[in-house]
Amino acid sequence: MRRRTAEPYKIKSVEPLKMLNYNERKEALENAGYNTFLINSREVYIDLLTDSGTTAMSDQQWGALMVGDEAYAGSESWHHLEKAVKEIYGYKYVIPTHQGRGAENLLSQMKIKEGDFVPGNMYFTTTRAHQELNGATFVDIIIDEGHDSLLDHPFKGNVDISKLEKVIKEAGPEKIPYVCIAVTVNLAGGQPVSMKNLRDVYALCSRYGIDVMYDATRCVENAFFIQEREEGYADTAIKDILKEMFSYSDGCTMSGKKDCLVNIGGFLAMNDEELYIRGRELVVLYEGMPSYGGLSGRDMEAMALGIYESADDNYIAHRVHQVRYLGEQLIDAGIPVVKPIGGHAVFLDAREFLPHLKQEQLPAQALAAAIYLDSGVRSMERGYVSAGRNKVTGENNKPKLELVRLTIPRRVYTNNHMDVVADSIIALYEKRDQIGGLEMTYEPPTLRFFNARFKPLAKNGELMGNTASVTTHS
Ligand SMILES: Cc1ncc(COP(=O)(O)O)c(C=O)c1O
Ligand SMILES: N[C@@H](Cc1ccc(O)cc1)C(=O)O
Repeated sequence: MRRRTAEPYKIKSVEPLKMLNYNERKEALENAGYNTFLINSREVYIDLLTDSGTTAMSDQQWGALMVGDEAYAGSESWHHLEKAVKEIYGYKYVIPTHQGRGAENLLSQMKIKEGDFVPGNMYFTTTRAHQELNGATFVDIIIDEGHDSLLDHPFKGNVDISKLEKVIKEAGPEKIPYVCIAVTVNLAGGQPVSMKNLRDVYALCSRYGIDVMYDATRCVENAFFIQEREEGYADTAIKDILKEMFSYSDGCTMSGKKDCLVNIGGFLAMNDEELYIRGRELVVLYEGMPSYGGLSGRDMEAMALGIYESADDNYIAHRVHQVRYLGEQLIDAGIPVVKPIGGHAVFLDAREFLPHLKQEQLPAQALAAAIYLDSGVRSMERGYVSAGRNKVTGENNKPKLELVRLTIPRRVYTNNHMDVVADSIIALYEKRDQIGGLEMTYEPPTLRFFNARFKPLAKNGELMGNTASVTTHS
């Protein structure tokens, strides 16, 4: 018999959850223009919108807030953070930022020139937006399998080395300021990159004198998959895997709100002293002194500890297993999800879930809205709406993947919560033909998914055909 494992922590403080009834949820959804980003937190029962900044901190981290050094310059807490980054990730230089996109802004401004190309293993919204803002074109170099939601592959985030070499040859290495490698790949479903692939990318880029910069946001989850799936790493500690992963890069941007286990924070790190000196100049303009970068001393103190805590083998095994616990229940019920289950979220394939809707009828947006209506569980659209428009033609991008993301915050929910989520989605799947499409009524010019508003396409203005059959805690 397989022995079960439990959360590697016990609960010291609790936050009561609110539960609205069906009519209250319907009203909240209408007020939010059918966009789950616009629903108030007090109207949400289980919040799976994002794993970003939603982590539960440990008692050690809460304790550390009290010793945060709030000095404007030379804060002791900054030295703790710098030490943690150097020790766990191995870079020589660190610049703190208020969150990941602060680091993306600095990196893009420093390295990109108008007309450049930035190859990456699938785009991420904020990362690509900063690259484009500085005049670059993003080029997708992920393996084809990364775009196939149903295909099982252990490292779906891998770079297709021949695609990368082709871009380098066609554009010329001088037009490529750096290659951006996300570990793991958020929009592909939290899919990892293998150590071998990281090594190969670095070797190829070194031959052409091109820097490799990681988007290290979920690097510990990536390390876990290497330990679990890649030959030769089963007995290697997560800490050692991380060190090796980072040795195949020249620097990284980090959103500390994920794998650094904090509610706010980020950094830019690198090995090149010249880039560091320029970064230190630029950070003053956008974030603050290089010894706080938009963070309070207590934020940096908590992030330093979070970096150590996250590199613990038991912590990360439980984290990924909890995501899988939810995903496997859905798979067993025949629900179409991205496979294999990734590190931070379960992604529903909205096109397969709602085959009666065309992509222009926004199946993922509609499904996210329907899930909220059914159970108060908040998820996020990752498809047509998120992909935005082509910056040259103005046409809507039509991503292959039309997904709803159920993102699991770190150390926040128990597996009972996962059961409630699974029940809601299984119930919805049984009456999926009643879920209608949506149309956009307000489209913001940048990163439209955050603030867009929608309305049901059905003449009666309802999202679900037969609302009487709603099942959960109405
Ligand atoms: C893969 C990835 N990169 C970058 C970012 C940007 O980080 P932040 O939200 O901290 O600005 C995020 C989340 O937003 C992310 O998931
Ligand atoms: N990075 C966070 C927050 C975020 C969400 C969507 C975005 O497009 C940008 C940022 C996440 O993936 O959840």
